[in-house]
Amino acid sequence: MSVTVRVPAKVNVQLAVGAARPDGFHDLANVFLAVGLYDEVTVTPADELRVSCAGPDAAQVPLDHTNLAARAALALAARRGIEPNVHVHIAKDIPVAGGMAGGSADGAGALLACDALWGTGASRAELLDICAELGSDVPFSLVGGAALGIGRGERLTALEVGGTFHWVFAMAERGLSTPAVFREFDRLAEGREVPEPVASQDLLDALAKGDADALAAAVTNDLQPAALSLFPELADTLAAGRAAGSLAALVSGSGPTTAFLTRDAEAAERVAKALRDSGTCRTVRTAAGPVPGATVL
Ligand SMILES: C[C@](O)(CO)[C@H](O)COP(=O)(O)OP(=O)(O)OC[C@H]1O[C@@H](n2ccc(N)nc2=O)[C@H](O)[C@@H]1O
Ligand SMILES: Nc1ncnc2c1ncn2[C@@H]1O[C@H](COP(=O)(O)OP(=O)(O)OP(=O)(O)O)[C@@H](O)[C@H]1O
Repeated sequence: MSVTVRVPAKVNVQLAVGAARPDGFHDLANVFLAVGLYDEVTVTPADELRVSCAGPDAAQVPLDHTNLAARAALALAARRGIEPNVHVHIAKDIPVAGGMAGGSADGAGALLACDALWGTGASRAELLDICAELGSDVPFSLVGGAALGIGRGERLTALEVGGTFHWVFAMAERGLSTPAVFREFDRLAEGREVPEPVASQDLLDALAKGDADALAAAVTNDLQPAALSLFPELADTLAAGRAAGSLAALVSGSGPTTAFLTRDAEAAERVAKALRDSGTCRTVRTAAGPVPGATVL
């Protein structure tokens, strides 16, 4: 018997970042949108906890107990006083270290899958608690759709979305480390007052209306200057996507994946082709959102 869970990637349509807190984290106003690029996590009973991974980026995924999927299984088993004896297999389609919450998706997926396999009957609130212990992005991977995350980004309020948004994602030649990008944000912020992070009302209204032009005018990412400082070539990818007619071009989360908002699926294909031809990125994918969060198949 095995259980498979499908979990989407995310793009941050607004990422407002406050000053570093004493615990090293940053308070955020983080507006997440789940998009239709997925990892699938399958758990099967085994003699001991084991992780395997398949997919184009599989070689970059750790297979030891630092893998977020393994940590999720360990966390749930510890709470129930049971052995975490499962084989966790990750069919990985979300880019690794791309700022699209790929590892977080696997953490949320493994948690939901183990809960179903072991019949642990965890409540939604307990699952969200465990997710928040695993990482700031993990609760959103569980719930999907669109949400505003405050605190570290883990305290979520679901948002209404009045339509489907069409995106193009350009994957870069190498990854960026999330802590390194936050450190660079702190370095660039030295000597200036960092305002409290707040969600933009224009952005929330644009999401509620499903209005791509209004959303394009409102998207922001406070980590973008830091990501560009560490990875200056991303400016060329952003410029290529803008020149191809995207409505908005931004770094996704901590990067280095870049995200391009388009008016419809056809425009997304056009922008995707131009980005592929530009030679400024490794691969290009299209995806629409919002989509549901972690789902047992
Ligand atoms: C950049 C985003 O992806 C936007 O959604 C998230 O803020 C990062 O979420 P994540 O990868 O789940 O991050 P975590 O695993 O919780 O934290 C990794 C590291 O990122 C930094 N970090 C993360 C979240 C946050 N609110 N402030 C931070 O400073 C910290 O250095 C932390 O040690
Ligand atoms: N299941 C996993 N899949 C991918 N990476 C993982 C996983 N578990 C742990 N990691 C580690 O986490 C690092 C970041 O990977 P991940 O793909 O989650 O980055 P990300 O998409 O930039 O995350 P985020 O958007 O949440 O900041 C990887 O380099 C890897 O060492």
